[in-house]
Amino acid sequence: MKTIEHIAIFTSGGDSPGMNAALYGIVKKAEQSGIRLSGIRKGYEGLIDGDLVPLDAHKLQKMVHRGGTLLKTARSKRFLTLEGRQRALENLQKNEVDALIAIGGDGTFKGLLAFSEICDLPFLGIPGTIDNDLAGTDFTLGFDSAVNTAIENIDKIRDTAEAHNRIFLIEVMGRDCGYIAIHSGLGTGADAILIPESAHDFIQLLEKAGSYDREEAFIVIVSEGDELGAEVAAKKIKEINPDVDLRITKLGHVQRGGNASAFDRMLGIRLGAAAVEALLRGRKNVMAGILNNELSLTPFDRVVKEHQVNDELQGLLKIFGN
Ligand SMILES: Nc1ncnc2c1ncn2[C@@H]1O[C@H](COP(=O)(O)OP(=O)(O)OP(=O)(O)O)[C@@H](O)[C@H]1O
Ligand SMILES: O=P(O)(O)OC[C@H]1O[C@](O)(CO)[C@@H](O)[C@@H]1O
Repeated sequence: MKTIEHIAIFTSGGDSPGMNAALYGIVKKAEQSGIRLSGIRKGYEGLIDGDLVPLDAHKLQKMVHRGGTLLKTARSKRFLTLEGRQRALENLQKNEVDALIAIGGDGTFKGLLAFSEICDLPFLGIPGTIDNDLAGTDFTLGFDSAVNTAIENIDKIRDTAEAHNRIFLIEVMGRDCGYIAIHSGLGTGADAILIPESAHDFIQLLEKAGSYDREEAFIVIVSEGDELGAEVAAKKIKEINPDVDLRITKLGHVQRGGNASAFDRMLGIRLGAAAVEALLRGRKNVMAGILNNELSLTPFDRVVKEHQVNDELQGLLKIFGN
């Protein structure tokens, strides 16, 4: 095994609060171990363009709380091509990089799996996405912050909904995963929660909406990946209860911004330090995560395959959400 002297890091896919904390964890651990670090700007785009920059530990210390990512991020069409990945490899060789740390979501790790077919450097992953849609960790970086942002905004919408006796359908992010919807819906006492993982939730919503008496607020949280979606759900509610006053609000990218929660700051620092440590111990092609509050390393191929809302949460949804 080649000694690791130089590690390059990038953030990729959707940004998430806690990515800067993870960069801080990486920088401090590498400093302690005498490792040289480079940041790659704009995810796989920067890897293809050879956009490597030094990482400033002091600057990161001052922005450990901040959302977004100091290194910027991107969704890269070019990295989907073999030609793009070959250019990325040439840049790593030219800059004498010994190992790579990627902070991103399932797409990012699929990218690393494809890259590992032509590049045998050790890769280490850190789960950075608000969606919480990865196996190998109980929580991804940014999920807790995004849920807190969603909850804060749903609470506000409830005030105006109560004042007007309105039905509100509030769409939250999560791509094809219902975690943000479940956590923000249960945490705000929503009347119904629609998630991609459940087919029964809509039937239950219609039963409730049909008997809604228009004397209070009625809050429905709709995960953006739900098979029906907010517009169709709203149309169906109007069909069975035509006189209701109904509005749709899409929370959108506000959920990705803002300071990281205390939980995400600590998660980022722990996973950042753990990623460097794992590389120095010779681990490769695994994602660092936290399972039952213990650090854990899971191979990329497992991480991208499994991401189900677990049975316990599905059970809670039946009791509270619908
Ligand atoms: N099969 C693949 N082969 C090569 N590269 C890939 C593959 N899948 C994804 N990538 C690369 O990984 C990048 C990041 O993936 P994606 O845009 O899906 O975000 P993500 O990592 O899933 O994060 P988020 O969950 O926040 O959206 C893609 O833009 C693409 O460049
Ligand atoms: O910022 P973009 O590219 O529009 O992506 C939005 C998507 O990214 C996420 O915020 C993170 O994966 C999803 O919840 C959402 O579907």
